Amino acid sequence: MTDISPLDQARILSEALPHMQQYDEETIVIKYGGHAMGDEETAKNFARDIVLLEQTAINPVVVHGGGPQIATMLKRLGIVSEFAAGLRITDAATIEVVEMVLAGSVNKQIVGYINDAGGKAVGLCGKDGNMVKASKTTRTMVDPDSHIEKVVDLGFVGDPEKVDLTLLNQLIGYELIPVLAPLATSHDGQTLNVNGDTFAGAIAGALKAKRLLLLTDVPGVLDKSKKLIPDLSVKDARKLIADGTISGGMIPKVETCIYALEQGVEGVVIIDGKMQHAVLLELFTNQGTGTLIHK
Ligand SMILES: Nc1ncnc2c1ncn2[C@@H]1O[C@H](COP(=O)(O)OP(=O)(O)O)[C@@H](O)[C@H]1O
Ligand SMILES: CC(=O)N[C@@H](CCC(=O)OP(=O)(O)O)C(=O)O
Repeated sequence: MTDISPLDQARILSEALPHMQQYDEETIVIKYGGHAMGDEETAKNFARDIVLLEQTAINPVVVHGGGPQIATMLKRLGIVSEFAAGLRITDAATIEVVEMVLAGSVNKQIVGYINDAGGKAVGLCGKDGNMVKASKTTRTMVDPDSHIEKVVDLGFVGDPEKVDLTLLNQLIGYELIPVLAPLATSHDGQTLNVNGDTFAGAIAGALKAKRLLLLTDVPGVLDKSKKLIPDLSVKDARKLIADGTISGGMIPKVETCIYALEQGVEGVVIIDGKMQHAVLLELFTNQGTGTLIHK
């Protein structure tokens, strides 16, 4: 900011006013992907952005991932893990590590940065207050060799089924910033690993959030020639999943956007979280940066 004149600084703030008014008292869910966490400076800027939202009478709810951080810990422990349709196949040993990393180190680091920036963040996961109940996930996949469809059992992986907002609404009411790790409880009390995007969609849908921002490490949804698609209809998104243009971790992200729109979330975007102040750029300027998914 130092090379900007005080008058320009005032103009920038003034131009943000209509955007701030648009989101006044609204809830915005921000999914902070493991790949978006990047270096310390970016993470601290992300935390400042979240505190700024809270300060301008917006209710931010942060849902985080941590896929790369889980991978590092699993590797250190010599546990091999595989993915199907962008989801980690999670056995009994893996779920212990997933919970330790997501609800432990990753969650508390984000809480720490937000609190250092002057916010009051509270770190929880979907198990707290019975917030998210999930059922075990299976996915139907086509075997690449035989081309026959088969059902893949993903182990301790869940799809959210029911969100209880009691605890979240209490926190939001007290101007606390919820920071949520994507873990849920099954109906028989088991801990389930939920994809961070899917979890964020369930929370945004239940809260009827005004916006859902998915922060990742790519500029948005890319086409076959790796060019950014600035806006994408649900119909075209489904086609891109079917023809393989959208693959891996981008599948749950786009599916989440579709689900959130169906649940009444007004705007859903996938943006590059490694860009400094990605959240402020997206919400408080006219410069949309990533992929906007719409009906
Ligand atoms: N069409 C696509 N456009 C952009 N990214 C894609 C696409 N298809 C697959 N991907 C992959 O999806 C990744 C983002 O998902 P993921 O790794 O789960 O991120 P995060 O940790 O942020 O949730 C990208 O880094 C990219 O490798
Ligand atoms: C079931 C499943 O795949 N869970 C994810 C949870 C973390 C996550 O989603 O992290 P990102 O947002 O950084 O990708 C996993 O185990 O990696």
